[in-house]
This record gives sequence, C-alpha cells and structure tokens, in this order.
Amino acid sequence: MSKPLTIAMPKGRIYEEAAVLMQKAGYELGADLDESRKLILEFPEQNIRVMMAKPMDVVTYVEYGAADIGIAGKDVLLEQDRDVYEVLDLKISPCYVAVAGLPDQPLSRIAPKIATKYPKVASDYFREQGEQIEIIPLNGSIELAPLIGLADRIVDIVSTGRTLKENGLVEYEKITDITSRLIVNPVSYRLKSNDIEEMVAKLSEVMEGERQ
Ligand SMILES: Nc1ncnc2c1ncn2[C@@H]1O[C@H](COP(=O)(O)OP(=O)(O)OP(=O)(O)O)[C@@H](O)[C@H]1O
Ligand SMILES: O=P(O)(O)OC[C@H]1O[C@H](OP(=O)(O)OP(=O)(O)O)[C@H](O)[C@@H]1O
Repeated sequence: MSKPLTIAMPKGRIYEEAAVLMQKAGYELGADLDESRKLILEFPEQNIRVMMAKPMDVVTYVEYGAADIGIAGKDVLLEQDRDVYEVLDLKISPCYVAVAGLPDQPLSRIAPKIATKYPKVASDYFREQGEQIEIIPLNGSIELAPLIGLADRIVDIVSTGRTLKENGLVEYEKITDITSRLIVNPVSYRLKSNDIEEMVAKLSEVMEGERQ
C-alpha cells in the first residue's frame, strides 16, 4: 500500500462541516475528532492520517509538506498568499469579509485607522480604493476597536451579522465572499497524484449530488 495521505483539518468552526463532507466522500474521520486532545490520528484502513491544526496554521502545514492536503478558509488563503494549490471550493462555512464601523461616520480623515486580523486583505482592498490607511492589527473581538475609539473602521468576517448588530455597528462594504477550500502541497500533488485526484473526485461528486 502507498504511504498514507496526510490531511490537515482545521479545529473549531469549520471542522464539523468538513468532517461530514469527508464522510460522505467515503473518508470516515469522525464528527467529534476536534473534541479529542489527540493531534494526529491514523486511519490505516483508509490509508489516511489526520492532523488537527488551528485554522490559520493549516496552510503552513500544507506549504511545508507536513500535510499533503488541508482544508482552509479562503480568508486565510487570501491573507497568507502561500505556495499551495487551491484545488476545490468545498462551499462550506460560508461567510464574507466586510468593512464595518459606527453608523454615519464618513471616512474623511487622512489615513483612517482600520482594525483587523486580516492586514493584507484590508490593505489590498483600501489600496484598490485609492485610500491610504493605517492598519491596527488585532487578533479577536475586532468589533471593540471602533466602539472605544481605537479605529475608524474594522475589516472582519461577517456571518449572521449578529456581532455587528449587537454592538451597534453597520456594514459599509462587502470585500469578498468566503468559503472553505481544499488545498494541496505542490510536491504531494505530483507524488501522490492518484490518491489526491481520487479524493478530489469523490468530494466533487458529493458536492455535485448536493447541488441537485
Ligand atoms: N462567523 C465566522 N467568524 C469567523 N470565521 C468564520 C465564520 N464563519 C465561518 N468562518 C470560517 O471559519 C474560519 C475560522 O474558524 P475558527 O473561528 O474556528 O478559527 P479561528 O478564528 O482561528 O479561531 P479562534 O477564534 O479560536 O482564534 C475562518 O477562516 C472562516 O473561513
Ligand atoms: O456575523 P456573526 O455571525 O456575528 O459572526 C462574525 C463574528 O464571528 C467572528 O468572531 P469569533 O466568534 O471568531 O471571535 P473573535 O472575535 O474572537 O475572533 C468574527 O470575527 C466576527 O466577530
């Protein structure tokens, strides 16, 4: 038998939907692996090995070849711009990146402050708009920044819109829609092409079935 395919799975929000999709494609990972404290799980009968990683780190494991394949949000891929192949839009964990802030606050001053955990996405967006901005990097609870006067706008993920609403913030512009993607290490793509193409074909078939 060939060497197992190593898959970097994101812990947290995306995990369950990703595991269900994998299961439908014939890869039984278990819906609750992310509740275990074990970080590497072997599935010899399916010839796969699963690594449980932080969503932001999945791309790193795949780029360095520590994992052959991974599942990552498009937000992370846009932000990190790494050397991996994005082979399939899994259409799971949908959300979008938007510019938000306090209502009725035009962006008038020079170099407005933009709080975000996506500095590249935010800089690229405002550069395209011809706006010079200052990035305030944060790691979470981004919505706090305009409330306490730390920033004029935020660039963050919106899903239900509840966080914005409950904090009295409004969306100004949508930057881009986000779903999770299947990514592949370029060397693995050559060396393990049969196994990888088989997985991509099975996942595509499941998604095709779900669209009908
Ligand atoms: N409402 C949402 N907020 C954030 N990310 C979302 C949302 N809905 C879907 N996603 C997707 O889930 C991914 C983040 O998953 P998760 O929240 O588990 O990770 P994280 O932000 O790294 O976790 P943590 O909050 O523990 O730092 C994003 O990269 C994005 O693609
Ligand atoms: O539109 P909603 O459904 O309210 O979802 C959006 C919120 O969810 C995420 O935060 P998360 O829960 O990951 O916490 P964080 O602020 O610590 O990143 C994101 O950063 C928004 O704050």
